[in-house]
Amino acid sequence: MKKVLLLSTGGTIASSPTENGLSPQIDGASMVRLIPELNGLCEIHYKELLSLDSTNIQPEEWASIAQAVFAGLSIFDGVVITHGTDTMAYTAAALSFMLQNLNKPVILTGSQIPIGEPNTDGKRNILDAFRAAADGRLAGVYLVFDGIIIHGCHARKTSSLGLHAFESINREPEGAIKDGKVILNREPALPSRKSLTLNDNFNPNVLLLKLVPGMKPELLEAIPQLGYRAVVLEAFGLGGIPNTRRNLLPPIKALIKREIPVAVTTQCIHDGCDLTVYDVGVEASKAGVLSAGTMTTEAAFAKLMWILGQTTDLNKIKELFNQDFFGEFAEN
Ligand SMILES: NC(=O)C[C@H](N)C(=O)O
Repeated sequence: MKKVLLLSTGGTIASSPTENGLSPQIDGASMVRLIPELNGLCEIHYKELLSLDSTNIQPEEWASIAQAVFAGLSIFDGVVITHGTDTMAYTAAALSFMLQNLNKPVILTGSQIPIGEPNTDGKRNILDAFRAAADGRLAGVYLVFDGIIIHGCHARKTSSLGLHAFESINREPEGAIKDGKVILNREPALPSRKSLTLNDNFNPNVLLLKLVPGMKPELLEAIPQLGYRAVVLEAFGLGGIPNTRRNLLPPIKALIKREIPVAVTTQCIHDGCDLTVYDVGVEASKAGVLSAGTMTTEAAFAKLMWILGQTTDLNKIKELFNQDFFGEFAEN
């Protein structure tokens, strides 16, 4: 029987009502006790890592989670991580970069309704997550939520309340859990011949900024003084950046001249960006921005933090940003 580690970090799934609203209170073993269907599915081991609303999960917690997964995978066949949904997509992307050559499944799940409530989605999600972890075919970081399996670099939380909280962006879901069975949509990747490595060096000084019509260029000018070492701009449509009146290109060029890379993603949920189509993209490209292409904003942001933990050389940053490590870009 497969041995799977449950790492609990908090989130709605582990929450109970308090006088201050919902907050995480319930440990992993107590959650599992509420799900009798888990009996006989796999051998479950527990580690209580954090008890946080995922709003409070930051890059330091990503590193703690990655370290616990790394340690767990030397013993167990897979890891299930219960996590708040609000920043789960960021954590999943960050783990994908920190844990390389994964030959085992790392499955994140959570819920929109606390596990103690009668209409909770938490029991189903945990059960499905263990099914995916014990299945034996998946390797890498995935989300399992509302019956779908999503690549760790392609998840986006698209509903703040709905039980179908996540969508797979720019990639078909990896699969689904139907009638208790794990159905995969593609052949699982061949196992890596290299051994698992943990690289949890992160530089948290990356700014993610959503452009709005009329944004002041002075805002970009202030970025270096705040200690940021890279910027992700969530731009318009295919990646357009305003280049008349409040022209954002001069401060962008100044940032790049100071060796602060500027990457561009899109505010649109689907299809990513392409800076070759419109003048407002081509000019941005000429100014030296990096295009995130079909990476999600969450993946591009976590990737840039991780890359900055490896190197400060602008050319190397560019090379690593454009490199597809684990399928974070859409398949052709
Ligand atoms: N559904 C949830 O888990 C939301 C919660 N605020 C969290 O992210 O921890």
